[in-house]
Amino acid sequence: MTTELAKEKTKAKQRYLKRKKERRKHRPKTTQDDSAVVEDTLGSTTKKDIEVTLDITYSTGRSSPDRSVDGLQQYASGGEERPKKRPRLVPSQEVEVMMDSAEVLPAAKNMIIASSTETALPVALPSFPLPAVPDAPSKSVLALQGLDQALVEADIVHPTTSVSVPQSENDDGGTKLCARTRRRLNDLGITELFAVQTTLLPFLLPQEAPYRALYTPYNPPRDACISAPTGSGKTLAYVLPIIEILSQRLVTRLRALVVLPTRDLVVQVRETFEALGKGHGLKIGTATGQHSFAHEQSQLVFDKSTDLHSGSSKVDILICTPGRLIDHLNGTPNFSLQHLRFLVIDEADRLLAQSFQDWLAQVLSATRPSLLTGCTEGTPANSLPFHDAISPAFMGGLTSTDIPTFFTETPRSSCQKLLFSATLTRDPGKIAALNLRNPKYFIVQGTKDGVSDSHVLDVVMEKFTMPETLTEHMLVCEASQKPLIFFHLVYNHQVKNALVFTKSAESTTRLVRLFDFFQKAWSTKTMAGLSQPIVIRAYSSDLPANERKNILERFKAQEIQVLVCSDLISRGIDISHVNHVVSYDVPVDMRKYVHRVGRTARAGRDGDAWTLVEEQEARYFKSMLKEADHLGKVKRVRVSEKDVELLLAHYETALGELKEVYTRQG
Ligand SMILES: Nc1ncnc2c1ncn2[C@@H]1O[C@H](COP(=O)(O)OP(=O)(O)OP(=O)(O)O)[C@@H](O)[C@H]1O
Repeated sequence: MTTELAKEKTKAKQRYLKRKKERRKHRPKTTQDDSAVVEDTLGSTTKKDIEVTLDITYSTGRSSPDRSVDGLQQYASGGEERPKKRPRLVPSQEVEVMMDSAEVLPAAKNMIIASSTETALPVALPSFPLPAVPDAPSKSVLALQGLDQALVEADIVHPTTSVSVPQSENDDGGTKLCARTRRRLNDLGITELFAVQTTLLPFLLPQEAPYRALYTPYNPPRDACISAPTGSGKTLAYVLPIIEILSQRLVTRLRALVVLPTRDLVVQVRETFEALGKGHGLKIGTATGQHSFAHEQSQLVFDKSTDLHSGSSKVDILICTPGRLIDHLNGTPNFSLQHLRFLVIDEADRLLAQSFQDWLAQVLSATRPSLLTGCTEGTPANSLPFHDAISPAFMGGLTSTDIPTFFTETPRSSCQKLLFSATLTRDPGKIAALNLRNPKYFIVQGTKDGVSDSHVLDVVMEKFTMPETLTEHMLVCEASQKPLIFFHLVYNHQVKNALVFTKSAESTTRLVRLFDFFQKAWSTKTMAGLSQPIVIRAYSSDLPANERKNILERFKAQEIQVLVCSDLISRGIDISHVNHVVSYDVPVDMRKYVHRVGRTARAGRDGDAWTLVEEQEARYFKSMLKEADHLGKVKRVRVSEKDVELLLAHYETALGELKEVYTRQG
């Protein structure tokens, strides 16, 4: 049995060797690119042949050089470093593992035919066009995305725009002002209107009568937001139209409300109203908290004892701070905003940032008819005293047939909201709180030469315009040298009639003291070049209101030459003789910088702004200016040791004295 088995094995082996020999005889010469040869030889293909053939097929089509015959030969010959990782089995090897020659041949043949057909196809597939990359939108298009349409459609007015104020009775010269107002302007030495006034007057004073009316409940006027540089005449731009429209009134009612952030500004705006409104018979009131509440109440309303639905007012125009306004809204009987024709919010960005008692929401709701207290449904009209005096817009809340409501259309408040600032916010979120009615934007600013869409960008990026007559400087120095540099400005650069801004009331007081000691030290030694000592005073929140008022008046009268203050008066204050503004401490942001430097170079006059920058602040300050596209406008002034040589000895004496005072105070 075993012998037979052994014989069988031997025979099989011989058969195998014979077949192998024959195969070798017929083996095709392997070429790398001819798939036809591959097909011809299939009749006698063995698994090894399949391996070679598949390798050839893949190498012509898809495989990496490593997998091709060439690649393998290269590794073998040491021509190329063998890969560290064992290469994955190539298809031919997989076939070899799986197949026994007799059974796999047809399947292998199919695969090879498929592979060879693939290689016969054009090597490159038809190429599809790549998705086209659209042109990048311009900066201005990007900046405008998501913006309020009213802001995009803003009227951009060049700062040099102006119109003269004619004296003739019949020709208003496009100013829309009556002859009396024009005469008054001329009396005050105003012969032409500035850009913001030229633009705003025709908007607020249209020729058509209905739009000049005191009540326009069925066609209420559009609101307006105005951004114009410091000192460009924004106050007059709202004072003039208010006087023009209100001067036609027969009965005194509170028809114009001007809200300002500080008492000093209230006083200043009142003076402008009084100067322009002379002869029109309009009554002007203020509410700032400077006087007692009872006194203010007596100045504002006639009658506090009877509840009058129409309110009662002794003034046509009220100028106030937001805090005191809310006090009167909540605590003064018959103080009503129902007749308001104008609501002016000056220094709007500052006031909008102020959330004191949610003052804005309270004021706005007091101007809306829904607030007619006591006029609930079913209230008999004849029980309402003086109901004929109720504002037309507010009569909608009454159901009585005695009161004519001639249209079914809901009457709306005739109050026109006007927002002003040199740094008006472009933030739609903040503006939305005002619930503006179809607002119109006016922006006074120059455009950069050759950049047609620069104004759009500047508006959106809040790049504020400075007065063209302003010259700006910065002096970088060590913190300990700042007082000395300041004295150098005063004595060597004639920085007088100057407002000096510090970061706090404490720093204000210290600088004034040091300056006084310095002058004393100097006068006791040599008074070279100093005929009269310079009068310097501090103006800060530490002082009582009366003293502050007194100091400001003395500064206006030029009895004080240098006024050192905190940012308390950095906004709005208009003092024509201020030739210099010194930022003794760097302003914290661009808005503050704009308002500080804007205290000079007003109404077309020249002015200089100086910023003392401590070395460690220089980077921040410059990047702030750069972001506002303003760095190029601020010249760097260098101060050498020689420049301050004469001042040094007195400065050191003054420092010693100041130190002594503070040590004594403990
Ligand atoms: N048309 C004009 N002609 C001459 N002077 C004018 C004219 N209009 C305004 N002024 C004067 O210009 C100065 C600055 O005006 P105003 O205080 O209204 O500026 P502003 O734009 O409100 O500045 P700020 O943003 O700093 O409050 C005032 O002294 C004012 O009397």
